[in-house]
Amino acid sequence: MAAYDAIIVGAGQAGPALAGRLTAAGWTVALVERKLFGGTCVNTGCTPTKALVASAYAAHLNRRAEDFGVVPSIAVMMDMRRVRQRIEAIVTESREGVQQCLRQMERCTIYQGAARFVSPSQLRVGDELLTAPHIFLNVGSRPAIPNLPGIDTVPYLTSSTILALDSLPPKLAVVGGGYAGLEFAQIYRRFGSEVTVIERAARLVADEDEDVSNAVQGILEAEGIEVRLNADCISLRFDGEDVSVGVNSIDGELEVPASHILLAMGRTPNTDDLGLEAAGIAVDEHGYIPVDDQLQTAVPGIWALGDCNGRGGFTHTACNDAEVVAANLLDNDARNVSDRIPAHALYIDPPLAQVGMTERQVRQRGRAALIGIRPMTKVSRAIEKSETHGFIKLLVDAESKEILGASILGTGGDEAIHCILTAMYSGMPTSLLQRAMHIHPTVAELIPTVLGNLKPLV
Ligand SMILES: Cc1cc2nc3c(=O)[nH]c(=O)nc-3n(C[C@H](O)[C@H](O)[C@H](O)COP(=O)(O)OP(=O)(O)OC[C@H]3O[C@@H](n4cnc5c(N)ncnc54)[C@H](O)[C@@H]3O)c2cc1C
Ligand SMILES: NC(=O)c1ccc[n+]([C@@H]2O[C@H](COP(=O)([O-])OP(=O)(O)OC[C@H]3O[C@@H](n4cnc5c(N)ncnc54)[C@H](O)[C@@H]3O)[C@@H](O)[C@H]2O)c1
Repeated sequence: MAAYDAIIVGAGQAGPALAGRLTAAGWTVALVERKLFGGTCVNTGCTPTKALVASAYAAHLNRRAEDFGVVPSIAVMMDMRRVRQRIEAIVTESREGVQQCLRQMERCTIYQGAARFVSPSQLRVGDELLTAPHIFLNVGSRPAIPNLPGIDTVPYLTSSTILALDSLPPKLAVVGGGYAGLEFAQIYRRFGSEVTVIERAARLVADEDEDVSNAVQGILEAEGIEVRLNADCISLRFDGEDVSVGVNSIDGELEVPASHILLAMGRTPNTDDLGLEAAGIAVDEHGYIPVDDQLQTAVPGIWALGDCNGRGGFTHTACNDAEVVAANLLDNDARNVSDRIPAHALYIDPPLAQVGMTERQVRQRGRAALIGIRPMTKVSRAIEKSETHGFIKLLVDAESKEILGASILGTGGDEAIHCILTAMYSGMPTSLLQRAMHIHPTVAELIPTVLGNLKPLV
């Protein structure tokens, strides 16, 4: 049996960073990865999808060339093999970077294989038995595949398998109007596919505010994407040639025909084949591993980080998990997960960035608040770029004047929102943020202007 100070299961977004901190502090670490270094983000998540978003943007801008006084010599055509080669090159470089960094890490031993608990302090990887007093689970998640009628006979794509396509689906049905569904819907529409989004909720990205969902829908529909809301996918059908999605909608049951179906219906944590019962860990009803505010499970000596703990679902939350664990174990710094301010971005174009509370959450809180909204049609940077969809929305506590939350749907919104996030972390009064001189012309320069025009939230 091989003994270490720590075992880390999963080389996704939290595991490698934590291995770096632990080994630098003198710990011996066994890092176990069963598939690809870098996990979802690098191989099938953020990196390839944002590279695809860039290809889709290039196609979109080319089609709009005349808006900018550029006369295109030929109509836009996609070379899907070249698109795929580009994302593969970017992904490979990133994955190899993670792998090289881990292999060169002193005191870190890498095991390639699937880890499974045999006791609370022991894991089996192939023929090897590993033991450590500290075990960190960073096993991530995979696309959720619901047990729908037809699922076993109909060819369907997931956010992972769609990346292997090197031809264009003529007609793509996307089931799920969440993050993955909407990013792929716009990417493939811009590549030239006909796209229908099927969403069971009454609006797209339903956790966002209603005005945000409506604006997102408007942007996608303006590009020719068909959006079906209140539409529950209840079955899939394949007759040997055509595929279709069976939908239960407010108009009754109907079929949405397609050449390809993408299922983007959420994620399932990779906790079912870890042998958690041998460690004495019970998962919640969705398969997530319950953790406390410092990411310890109910079993002493075992932590869970990243997607598998149900406390995040993003790369930045997984990376932050690693920081929280390292701070508590190594730095005598009692950091908590609940200290962080929620933040995320949806990478449609223009992007949607959200930090802190939404307007709906501020209303639910019941304390007096102020709101400021500015459409991107009144942001000079957006006008100059002819990209004026969306708006900036800020929410401020009426009494303390602390910023409660913000949404920016618009060009550059994913970057500009960080002024607000930094101000929130530093507890900066809005009066100081208003006095800070911002650079012209940027989206961020309008943040002081919005703060100067706040109205009571009624
Ligand atoms: C299409 C898509 C786009 C996304 N875009 C973004 C984005 O733009 N921004 C963002 O912040 N987030 C994005 N995400 C989410 C982000 O990718 C994940 O939140 C992040 O990768 C989670 O990291 P993790 O370390 O928890 O898990 P993962 O990255 O999934 O890593 C887990 C690792 O554990 C390994 N593993 C699992 N079980 C075992 C076992 N038993 N033994 C050994 N190894 C095991 C897996 O092989 C994997 O390598 C996206 C996700 C998807 C699907
Ligand atoms: N930009 C980003 O950061 C980014 C991008 C993609 C994915 N992700 C991560 O990956 C996760 C998974 O993304 P996702 O889009 O698969 O999940 P999601 O939870 O964001 O969205 C799933 C959607 O599918 C809908 N749905 C579920 N069952 C349905 C049915 N039977 N019929 C119709 N609609 C149905 C849900 O109502 C929901 O709107 C995200 O939650 C996020 O954590 C992040």
